[in-house]
Amino acid sequence: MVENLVIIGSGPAGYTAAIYAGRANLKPIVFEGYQKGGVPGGQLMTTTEVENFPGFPDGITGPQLMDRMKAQAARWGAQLITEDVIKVDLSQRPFTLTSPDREISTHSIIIATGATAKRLNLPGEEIFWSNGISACAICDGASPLFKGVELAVIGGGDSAAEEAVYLTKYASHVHLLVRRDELRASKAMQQRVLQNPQITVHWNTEAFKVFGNGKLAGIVVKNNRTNQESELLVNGLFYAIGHTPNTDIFQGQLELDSVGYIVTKNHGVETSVEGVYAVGDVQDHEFRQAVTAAGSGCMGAMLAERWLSSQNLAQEFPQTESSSDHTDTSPETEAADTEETYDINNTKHKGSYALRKLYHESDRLIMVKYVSPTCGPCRTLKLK
Ligand SMILES: Cc1cc2nc3c(=O)[nH]c(=O)nc-3n(C[C@H](O)[C@H](O)[C@H](O)COP(=O)(O)OP(=O)(O)OC[C@H]3O[C@@H](n4cnc5c(N)ncnc54)[C@H](O)[C@@H]3O)c2cc1C
Repeated sequence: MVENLVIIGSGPAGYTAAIYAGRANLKPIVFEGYQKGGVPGGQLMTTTEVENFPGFPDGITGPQLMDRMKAQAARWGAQLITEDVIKVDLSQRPFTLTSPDREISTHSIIIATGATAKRLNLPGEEIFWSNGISACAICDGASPLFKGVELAVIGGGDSAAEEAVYLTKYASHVHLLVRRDELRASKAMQQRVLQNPQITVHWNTEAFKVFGNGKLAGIVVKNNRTNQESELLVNGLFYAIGHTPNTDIFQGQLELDSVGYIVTKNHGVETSVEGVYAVGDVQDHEFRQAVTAAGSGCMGAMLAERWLSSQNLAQEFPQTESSSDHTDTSPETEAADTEETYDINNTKHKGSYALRKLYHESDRLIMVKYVSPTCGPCRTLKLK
């Protein structure tokens, strides 16, 4: 059997594509991923509050948002497979995708494999990751954690310069740590940084260690010209040292740019191979937001549907009443503790809300039964 459409990736781009393709009766298959290029649910599984996704005026946690997208994709008939795609063959039609457990033929593909923010893996970094250290100033800058305190940004390109300027809205002062004696950012961005009295640029400076007691208190930095070490006292650190797009399986099969991002046509989502679309962060090195990823996922699904129809390849799977009823199929919401039902004094708890509360707000010994590969907090706990 040849599938209509396979979607690779389960971040906001992949699930949105699945919702649209499902509603178009294409019965898409979604490889949610397992270990390659992040976790099922994508980058938002590793964060706490998402305050800028439309429709959630009080914010929503990243894992909850992704659980909702997943449930919506399942409701419209997407078939979700929690496996990594390890090989693709785009040289012949239908295309072939291989995962550890299966091989699938498909007429069209949407690639939504995202990108991974580069980290420096400094000693102490794991302790403060998502709790003082972030790779996204636009996402996390407004968090109370970073308001009115001194912050540092590491990087010398356009993103670093932009993030440093952006953070001056919230920070009492921003330190920009630049490894070289010049910025790689555009001249206009450089001027905005250098003329801003709220930003101090530390040239030839590299970070070696972060420290703090429960809360980030500072960074050990070294001047790479003089070898002089010093402590920079900041309560927040932002990495702006680039991302690695998750495109290794597409090398040699699709046009990629020098960094590895998938090249798309006319600022859209069409790739160099007809019937293959790239959506979300895997092709976007500029905006990198959940809402832009979701938007491009929608574009990918609509174009895939148009293309399948124009080629007379689309096989329709009309929705049945039961497949589109309003039941929330998310395992997280079925019996998990919520803000209303959570009681810290209970012995047994269920779900990531309770786990976060117990981990951050109690000194109780916790035993975690970790059964879901999509549980972001469980995974973070495992890594700690
Ligand atoms: C800590 C953090 C906080 C953030 N906070 C915000 C925020 O508050 N607001 C906001 O708008 N944006 C935020 N972002 C950015 C946002 O998460 C991304 O822009 C968005 O997730 C990109 O979506 P995506 O679907 O393109 O890719 P991703 O979310 O990266 O998802 C990629 C998916 O592809 C899968 N995958 C990768 N390789 C394979 C493979 N070979 N086979 C199968 N599957 C594969 C992965 O498992 C994953 O499911 C944050 C990012 C981070 C890191």
